[in-house]
Amino acid sequence: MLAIDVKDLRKQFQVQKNREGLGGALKDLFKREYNEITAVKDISFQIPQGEICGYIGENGAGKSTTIKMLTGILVPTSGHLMVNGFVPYKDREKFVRGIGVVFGQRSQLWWDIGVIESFQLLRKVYRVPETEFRKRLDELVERLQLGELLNRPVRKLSLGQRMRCELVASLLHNPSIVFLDEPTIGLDIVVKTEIREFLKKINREQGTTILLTTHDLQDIEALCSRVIMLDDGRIIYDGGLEELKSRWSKGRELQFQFGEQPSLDALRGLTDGLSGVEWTIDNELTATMWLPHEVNVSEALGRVVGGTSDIRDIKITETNTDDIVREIYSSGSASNDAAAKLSQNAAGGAEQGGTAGAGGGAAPAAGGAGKGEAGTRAGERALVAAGTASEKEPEA
Ligand SMILES: Nc1ncnc2c1ncn2[C@@H]1O[C@H](COP(=O)(O)OP(=O)(O)OP(=O)(O)O)[C@@H](O)[C@H]1O
Repeated sequence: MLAIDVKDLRKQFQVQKNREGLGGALKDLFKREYNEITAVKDISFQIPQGEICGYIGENGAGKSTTIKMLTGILVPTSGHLMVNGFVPYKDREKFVRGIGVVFGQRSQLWWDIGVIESFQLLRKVYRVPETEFRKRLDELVERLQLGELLNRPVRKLSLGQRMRCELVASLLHNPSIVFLDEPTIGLDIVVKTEIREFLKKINREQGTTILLTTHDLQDIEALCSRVIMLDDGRIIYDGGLEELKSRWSKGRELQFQFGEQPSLDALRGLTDGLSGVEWTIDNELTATMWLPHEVNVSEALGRVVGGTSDIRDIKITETNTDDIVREIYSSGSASNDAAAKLSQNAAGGAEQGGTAGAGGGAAPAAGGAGKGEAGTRAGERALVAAGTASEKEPEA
């Protein structure tokens, strides 16, 4: 079964226009004018159970809006959406029992009470039987080394400690899908690594599906085999991380360490005729060859090895994901060549991403319908936990 099945999903927000001056304010009193912002523009993707998928994009690309629709906090303007076999904003009560959510920048824990008391409250919200809760809590506490933190109020925890508690809170009811929105934001590398290892483990051992939104591409490298990349509300890439790297990195670097000082001319001579290959001397004994993807590595390597007598070491470096993604965004993907290249990938990625589902089954909902209180930290927590579908009031 598909964990997540999204088809032509769209979300528009109406944003109030404020007219200038007193006259404008008076006019606003009688007749409001609105601008429409389309945060998510008819996106489609499917995530099979047990996958860890990275959901990335620049600020304002539409990631959080998607996650909020997937978790039932926001009602889509149109499109179909099935998560865990439910339409998130409809079958709230049953739906929330199967999902876990961590919004890295917001807490789902109550600030002033002990961590354990927050967990107890969540146990009641999710209706987890006490014995099951104890067993699960002990296991999670041990894995994330929360022991002595359990009785402290959340406000006294460090960010790293709080984030470990947030993860436990999202997993207490043993959800089969976890949505993580920036789970490692602001954490030091030790805690980041711990959290990544923990996520890998629950995915491996329990088959938990994870959708991960992050600006930290190291998270993606460490965890995700698949990446969905958004730009201005549209999916511009959906496929494997390796494929993204190999298609998008322009080339790779081979660094050679020689036994004696190399000459730039001699090195250039060795790769003569291999178009695009460039050499730089790094220091007395090392030189780096930059080679575009079109040039066969073994041919270039063969020429250097065959033409020099004393190679001590060779290092191959791929362009890393950070560089690639930065380049995709800075090239203005929606407006040039890059977009075409990426949409080709997207087609390939969709095939790879899993079997086509039976479709969402959710009737398109009117974007403006069902507005209610949300937006506050507690509001969002309550929405996710308690299963009250609601919609964020557009911001003025
Ligand atoms: N409640 C809202 N009312 C009006 N506009 C909104 C609302 N929520 C989001 N938007 C707009 O929708 C667009 C997408 O926002 P979203 O928060 O989904 O982006 P994001 O990719 O999560 O960005 P970030 O990485 O900064 O969190 C932005 O232009 C944002 O201003």
